[in-house]
Amino acid sequence: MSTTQFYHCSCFYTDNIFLTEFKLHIKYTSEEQFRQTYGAILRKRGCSTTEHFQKVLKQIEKEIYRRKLLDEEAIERSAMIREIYKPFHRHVYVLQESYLAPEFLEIVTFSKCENASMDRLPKSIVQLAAPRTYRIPVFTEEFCRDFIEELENFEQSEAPKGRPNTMNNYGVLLNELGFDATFLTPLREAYLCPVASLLFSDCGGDTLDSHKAFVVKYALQQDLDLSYHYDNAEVTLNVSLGKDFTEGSLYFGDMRQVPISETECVEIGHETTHGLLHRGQHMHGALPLTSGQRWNLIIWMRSSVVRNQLCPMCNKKPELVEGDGFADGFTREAPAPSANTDSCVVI
Ligand SMILES: O=C(O)CCC(=O)C(=O)O
Ligand SMILES: [Fe+2]
Repeated sequence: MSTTQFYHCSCFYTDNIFLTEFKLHIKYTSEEQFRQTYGAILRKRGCSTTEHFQKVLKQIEKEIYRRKLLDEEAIERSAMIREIYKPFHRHVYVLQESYLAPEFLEIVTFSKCENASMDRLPKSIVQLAAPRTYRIPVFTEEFCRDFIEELENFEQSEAPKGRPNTMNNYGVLLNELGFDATFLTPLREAYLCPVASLLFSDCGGDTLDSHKAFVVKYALQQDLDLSYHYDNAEVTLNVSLGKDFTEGSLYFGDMRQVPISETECVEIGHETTHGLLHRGQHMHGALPLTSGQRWNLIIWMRSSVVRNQLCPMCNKKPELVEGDGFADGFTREAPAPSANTDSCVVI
């Protein structure tokens, strides 16, 4: 396990709070600020009574409270899972090369070549209709099947479950289940980093040093779709694991800095065992599923070098708050050496 201390940005406790009812991401620093900034839009979207507004305020306070307790509760859940949960497929927790599609291994080998260039990408890296989005083969079918079976077994167990975010109610946080050290970190370091270095070197792809990984699940009577958003990541891998389903495609717009009014979206379908690679701050969402179940592995990969300069969630220099594990991928930069220290004096 890495010994680097990773941090959150303090904006985690104020910004990007999602109000499902209004499909709106908001910032909350005080009731007055909230009322001033969002009063009109909430009224327009149907929040017309004082009671309704008070209910929304309560929801926000609850979400902020949840975020403040998140790391502590995650530690407790992980310990509980270790104690009571009996895995069904123990082998899926430890990455083996045999889980990876042979074409993926070829892509990795190609990406590591000194003269690898974007002009002559292997055919198995498919450039999609949205700018700088790629589809690549990642896993074997057997691995995807066993991985889903393992997650279903977990879902049916008594073990406590942490959900990936406020937009997704049925996903699984993989670090709590124990996938980080033996599966996800080796996958990122040995296989995904070379590919991301080649495809996304200008946006942190060549300095990825942490991740947050989870599985999202969509089904009728559960979550069907996902609102338009960007990820708290520099580079994202989204692998379709199965099962059978119809619709539920992703759609991609523009980078987060571009206003929605100037954006045209492009639809991109899933191909089981394949992954989509995209810039984390490329806006996207998921269309409603119409039948079956869709399970996707999402790996938000982070570059501390990039995000230490600017937090993508608040667009400011991050204000660091200690966190557990990889937290949100920020690190404390070493202070610049002082010119006056003896050791620096060269005579
Ligand atoms: O539904 C999907 O496959 C996309 C999920 C996603 O974009 C996310 O969780 O950040
Ligand atoms: Fe996303």
